[in-house]
Amino acid sequence: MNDKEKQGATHKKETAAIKTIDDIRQMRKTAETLHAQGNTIAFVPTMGYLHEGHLSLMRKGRELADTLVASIFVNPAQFAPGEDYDAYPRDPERDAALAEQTGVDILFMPHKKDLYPEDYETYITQTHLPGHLCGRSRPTHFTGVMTIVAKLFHIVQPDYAVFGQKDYQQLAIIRKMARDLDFGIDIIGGPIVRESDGLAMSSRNKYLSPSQRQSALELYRGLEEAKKAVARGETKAAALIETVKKIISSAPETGIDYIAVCDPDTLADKKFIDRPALMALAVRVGETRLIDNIILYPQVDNPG
Ligand SMILES: Nc1ncnc2c1ncn2[C@@H]1O[C@H](COP(=O)(O)OP(=O)(O)OP(=O)(O)O)[C@@H](O)[C@H]1O
Ligand SMILES: CC(C)(CO)[C@@H](O)C(=O)[O-]
Ligand code: BAL
Repeated sequence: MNDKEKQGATHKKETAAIKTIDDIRQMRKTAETLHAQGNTIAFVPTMGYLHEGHLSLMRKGRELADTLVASIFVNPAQFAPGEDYDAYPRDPERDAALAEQTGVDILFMPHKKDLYPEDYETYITQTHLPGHLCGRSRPTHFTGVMTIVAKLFHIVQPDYAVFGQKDYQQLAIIRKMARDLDFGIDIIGGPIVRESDGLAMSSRNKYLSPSQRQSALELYRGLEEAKKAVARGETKAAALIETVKKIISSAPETGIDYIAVCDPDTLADKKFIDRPALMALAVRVGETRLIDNIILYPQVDNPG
């Protein structure tokens, strides 16, 4: 194959028609056939209403394996009563077009009635990680996430699965679940994709009014100020949390759920930045709950 033909082949791969599957048995059978033919599978699970954050994970998946599968399913089990399950934004047609442009081979869009039939009663729990951060105010959330992700893993049978670091705790919990339950899947994290003004991309940003979106900018600004304070030599977690709290709470319509400095592996609270630490937060802006995080690196003393 000459260079031009190679380019053409690559192009063809990126724009080949996407296959949409909604049937669980058909998805499983397709995965089995792909493996039998010697193909590897990368998987990006989402709840849809795709944005650049999701697409960045799909590009990563595209590089990792022969076949890229993405799923769209708004999972009722991870929403508590009173949360935004019904209001969650949905646009399957636009999502399918974006996924196709991004090189997704198979878009799996299962139905709620098939994943959770009326007599469904099996749920996954984990002992430590879900008790921190978002788990404190959403105590059933991660059981719902682990349950759907495990089910999707069994159906799609990926070699790799890609998750965003925006949902840092989710990524840590799924890594642990995959290890504990011997899934044999490589769990890959992708960096947070932000709007040009710093706001972490999220499907829920759609809920924000223009003035609320302005307030939402303070989440990342607060995290950046904490980073600067660490660079100036601040090591106390309490002082850093206070800095971020002041910034966010002075913006209109904000309500802080938590601001935490914790160990990036165990998610247990840390008092000092003596090793790299995760600073994570969840804040309500109006009715919309947003999350964001950053890694704080301790200042290295100049030996000279
Ligand atoms: N800004 C982002 N950068 C990188 N990954 C992201 C970003 N936003 C979401 N993801 C990742 O995309 C995957 C699917 O997430 P999901 O569909 O819940 O999107 P979302 O935008 O986070 O929605 P939500 O409004 O529920 O926060 C998850 O692995 C999540 O971490
Ligand atoms: C991983 C996930 C698709 C499970 O529903 C969801 O929690 C999400 O979109 O982050
Ligand atoms: N990305 C997490 C989806 C949720 O908040 O339910």
